[in-house]
Amino acid sequence: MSQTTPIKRPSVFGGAMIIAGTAVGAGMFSIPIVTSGVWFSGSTLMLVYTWFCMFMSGLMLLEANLNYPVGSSFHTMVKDLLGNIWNSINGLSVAFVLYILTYAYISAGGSIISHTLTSVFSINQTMAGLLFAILVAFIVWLSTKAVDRINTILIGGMVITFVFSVSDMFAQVQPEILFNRNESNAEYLPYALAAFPYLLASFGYHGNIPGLAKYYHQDAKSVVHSLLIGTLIALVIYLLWQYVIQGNIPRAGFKQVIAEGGNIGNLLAQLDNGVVTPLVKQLLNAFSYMALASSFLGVSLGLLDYIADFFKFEDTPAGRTKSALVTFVPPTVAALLFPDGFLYAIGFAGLAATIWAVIVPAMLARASRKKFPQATYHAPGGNSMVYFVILFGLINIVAHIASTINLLPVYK
Ligand SMILES: N[C@@H](Cc1ccccc1)C(=O)O
Repeated sequence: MSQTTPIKRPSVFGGAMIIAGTAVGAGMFSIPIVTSGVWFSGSTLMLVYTWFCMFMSGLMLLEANLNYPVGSSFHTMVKDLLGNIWNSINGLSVAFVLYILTYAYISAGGSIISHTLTSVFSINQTMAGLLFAILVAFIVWLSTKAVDRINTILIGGMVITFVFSVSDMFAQVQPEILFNRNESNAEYLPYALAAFPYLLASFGYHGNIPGLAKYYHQDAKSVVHSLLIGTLIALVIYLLWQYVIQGNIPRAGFKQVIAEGGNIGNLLAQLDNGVVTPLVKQLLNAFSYMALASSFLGVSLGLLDYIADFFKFEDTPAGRTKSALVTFVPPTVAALLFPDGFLYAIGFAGLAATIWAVIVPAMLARASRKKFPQATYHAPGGNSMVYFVILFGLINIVAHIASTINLLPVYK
């Protein structure tokens, strides 16, 4: 290549879309439900705190990644910097998150399909989930390119349906509902802690960082900007979502959503009670399908690649069929047996993601500063930030364990 032609780097926007597309998914639908206890104002602060820590942990992962050959995976970095034990813990937590999210997407897909179709003909949630899983499995089995193309279309559709539905609901937000003015002596703070792991799961995207570093030819500045913009897009979407949902559905209404299982269909059903127009309802439905499908495609493709690599299945139609079976059969069977575990699944995804998307990146940054003192890129905040991020991870782990063993109050 001649010296005068600089390498052409893709625009920062493309990378930001990849990050936002992965982050915004099933987790988003759990947010208004799991924060119905702390409600709007408290959850706004919690979302900003979670966004900040998840952005910082992404930068720490990037810092470590830039010291390795282009495209080096988690596996390479963790093994080299933290050793075999951490590498196994990390690998298990990645596989666990991908599997449990695949289950959550099938459960949630079944829930919205049966919710939309009830007026036409009745189909139970389990059957609907099965159909959804088969369709997605087929696309993932076809090729990475097929997933890429369909995802681009889905993200475009998400933007359009979100803008139209939210702008309509925006005007209808009622301050009495949003600030829960009609309930006197309401308690919020005791319910805060339990919601953290769901927010953490909603800001998970970290598996994309090695790919993004490769996409930008290891140019730290472009990756940092696309992480900043991508995670900020997710933050803004979640804040708007909270604003329109918790400003239209009264806090007490969430007791019913939770009693019905807390799945997406139950949440959307609350909006049927005359708060939004039929058109907006359809747009929101369409948005939900697309958000779910795009994350489902991305996550299950990640799982399929992971399985293929782990079992050394080949990239041929027969090999991909084997990988697809190992990828989709266990979560589909789980979704058939337990169709309503959506919320649990997101909570556990948050717990496991704390390991590889929060604690491990912080530890990697610390170890890589010792091993590569001449590195050119450093995540901001020095070692204090490393401990700040680890503390965030520990808070999430404690929150999840305490709520699983019923030590925390539950709003229901
Ligand atoms: N953020 C994704 C879940 C996810 C977590 C961790 C990594 C990748 C994806 C969602 O809300 O659906």
